[in-house]
Amino acid sequence: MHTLDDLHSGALAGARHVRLTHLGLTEFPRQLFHLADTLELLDLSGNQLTSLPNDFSRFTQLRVLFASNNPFTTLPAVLGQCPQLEMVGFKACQLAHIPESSLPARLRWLILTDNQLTALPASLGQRPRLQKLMLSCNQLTALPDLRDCTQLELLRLASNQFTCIPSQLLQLPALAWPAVAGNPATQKSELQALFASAQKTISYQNLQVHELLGEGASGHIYRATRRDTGEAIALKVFKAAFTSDGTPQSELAAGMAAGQHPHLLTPLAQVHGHPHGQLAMALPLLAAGWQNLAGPPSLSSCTRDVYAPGTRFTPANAQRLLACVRSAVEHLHARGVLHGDLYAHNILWQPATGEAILSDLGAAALTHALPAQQVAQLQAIEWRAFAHLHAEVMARCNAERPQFSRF
Ligand SMILES: Nc1ncnc2c1ncn2[C@@H]1O[C@H](COP(=O)(O)OP(=O)(O)OP(=O)(O)O)[C@@H](O)[C@H]1O
Repeated sequence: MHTLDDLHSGALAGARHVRLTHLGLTEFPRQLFHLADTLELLDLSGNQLTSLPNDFSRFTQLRVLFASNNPFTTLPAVLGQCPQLEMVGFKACQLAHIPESSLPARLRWLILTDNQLTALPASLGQRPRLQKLMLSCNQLTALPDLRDCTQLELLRLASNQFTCIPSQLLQLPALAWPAVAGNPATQKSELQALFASAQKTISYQNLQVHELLGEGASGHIYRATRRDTGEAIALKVFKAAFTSDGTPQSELAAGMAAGQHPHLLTPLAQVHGHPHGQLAMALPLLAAGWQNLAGPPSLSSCTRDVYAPGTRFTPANAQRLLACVRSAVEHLHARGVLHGDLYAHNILWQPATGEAILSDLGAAALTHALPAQQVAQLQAIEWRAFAHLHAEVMARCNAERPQFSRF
């Protein structure tokens, strides 16, 4: 994080990364143009900006621009002229319009989550480098023609107004991580799943809440004990009404529909009566020793997880790990659930044995109401994500490769 004093004093001369966030800026600070030849990443999130200067494309080296939580209503057209810009993040603005000319030619990663978009420009389909497209929590009913986006691997459409799954989504050759919950196409199934699980609901008053176990993007997780049964559980209290993957309601519905499985971390019950009205759920309490298989993607890896340097698997552990995850995915699909975020960073494992648990149904969708052929196509897309996981694990496997019937 930098301050305006850093900028005015010249302390940022030659800087490649600048973060001027939450400073109440109502106008773009033109002193930044002193960095026009060096700046590669600019974060202006959390200000009061509604526009960018018309000569913004003077930032000839700019690759990454974050401008989330600013009251922009139109994506600045000048972004389309930025020669190196490949990542554009305007989450939680008030965007209602994306001009045809606003999308940079090298666009690889676009975040438009939580805006007021009802349509997208045709030019989005003419960005062949596009790999990651985050559109959850808008008012979209259709996509432009994305046939030429052959690199598109991650697509978030949760909580929009799609009455069916866009058929072109199912044809995207590289798509591996789709999120489609919270749309009219899936919402009825979600309500049914929540209704069916209502009798399992636990009252917050029935819980003794202990220490915070951890915090993720979507919630705080506490250790808790059920007063009636003495059962030790984990309590997840959701932070916000939605995340870039979808809503807590969709996550809960998918989790309840999935039920319990030895290689899945799914809710035991919804918890009602949180004192601040937050949505909450009870999860099985994990014993110590479970580790995340990898970290989430970085700015440069974009759609691929980042493994700790030196991560290695014995052939036996690799085989066990992949078998656990495969059985979890098979179980989800049999229950009409698409995970949507099948990534190593959502897998917990025991390095000593290879035992693994798939977690985080934040992007999961219920497929019950979709046509059978589409369900099969969506599941095939999910197996593409499994193939990436398989390749990542095999690339870090010490010796002889285990044999699998699938992949
Ligand atoms: N069931 C559980 N039992 C014990 N500890 C847990 C459990 N679930 C989560 N934790 C702890 O809380 C931390 C945060 O959990 P997690 O990353 O799943 O958060 P989240 O908000 O649910 O996920 P995300 O960031 O993907 O939205 C974990 O690293 C772990 O330490």
